[in-house]
Amino acid sequence: MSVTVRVPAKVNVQLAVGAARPDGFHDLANVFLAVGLHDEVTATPSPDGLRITCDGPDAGQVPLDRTNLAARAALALAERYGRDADVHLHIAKDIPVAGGMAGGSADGAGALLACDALWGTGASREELLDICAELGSDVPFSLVGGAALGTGRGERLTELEVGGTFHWVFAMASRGLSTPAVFREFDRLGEGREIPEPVASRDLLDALAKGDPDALAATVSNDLQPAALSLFPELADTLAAGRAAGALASLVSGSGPTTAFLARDAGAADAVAGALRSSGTCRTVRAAAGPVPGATVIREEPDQSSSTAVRSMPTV
Ligand SMILES: C[C@](O)(CO)[C@H](O)COP(=O)(O)OP(=O)(O)OC[C@H]1O[C@@H](n2ccc(N)nc2=O)[C@H](O)[C@@H]1O
Ligand SMILES: Nc1ncnc2c1ncn2[C@@H]1O[C@H](COP(=O)(O)OP(=O)(O)OP(=O)(O)O)[C@@H](O)[C@H]1O
Repeated sequence: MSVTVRVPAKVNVQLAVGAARPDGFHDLANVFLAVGLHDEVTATPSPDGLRITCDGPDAGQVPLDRTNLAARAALALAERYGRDADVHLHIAKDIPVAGGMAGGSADGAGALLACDALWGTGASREELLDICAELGSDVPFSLVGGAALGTGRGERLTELEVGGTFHWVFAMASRGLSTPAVFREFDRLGEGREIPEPVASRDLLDALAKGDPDALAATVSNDLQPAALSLFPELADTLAAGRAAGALASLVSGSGPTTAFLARDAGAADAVAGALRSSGTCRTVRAAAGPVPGATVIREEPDQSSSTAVRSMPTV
């Protein structure tokens, strides 16, 4: 028996960041949108115990030990159900690593859903979401997908209405950025200043609900962008290239360094992607639309014969 789960990347259309909390985390108003760039996690029984493998363009940067979020997810679920994590997890990686698109979080959520199906634990949605929140701030959203407002450190989700499909182009950078380092730089840049409570923008939520790309473009924001640009100043050239190519909005995705460009439709996204590719300001360029569903079982193969079943997380 093996189970394969498909999990999307995310872009933060609003990332409002509060002051550092005593536990080192920051309260957020984090508006997530799941987009059609995916990793796939396949869980297969492994008599030799927990094993992680990975393929894809960035596979070399993915840890294959117990620090991998997929491994941590399997171990957390096994511990909760008093069993061994005797599973081989294979990650087919298409989401850029350390790109601010929740790639590791996607693998954590994917592994959790795959092991849950493989082991037949019968865990409730709330139990799975609890484990996700322990694994990382972005992991609950990877499970749920669609669009959601994350509060607290981003793990407390409220599902959002989205009235259409938004077309994005993502420019991957030549190196990664560490999420904790970007939050630390946010703190450094804000030293001596009053940091307001993070609040979701009403206009932005309305733009999402209407499915209106122009209105969304006017309201997207990322409080981590100055910190990401401070650590990676060349990203300003990529943002400028996207704007010059006609993107409705250009912003750093989450903690970066991936940059995200909103286009009016799929044709406009192709044009922005082409211009970014020839700009020489980034490593790779991908177009992807959202919202898309969160972690979804796309294949269950009993023994060697294959049968297909589809199961997604119920929405929040
Ligand atoms: C930047 C975002 O990707 C936006 O969605 C997330 O806030 C980061 O989510 P994540 O990668 O799942 O982050 P976690 O694994 O929970 O935390 C990694 C580190 O990021 C910082 N961190 C993360 C989330 C948060 N609300 N405040 C923080 O200060 C902390 O230094 C933390 O130790
Ligand atoms: N399954 C995984 N895939 C990728 N990186 C992982 C994984 N598990 C652990 N990591 C570690 O996490 C670090 C961050 O990688 P990741 O791709 O999750 O970054 P990110 O997309 O910027 O995260 P986020 O957007 O949630 O802040 C990597 O440098 C790597 O060491």
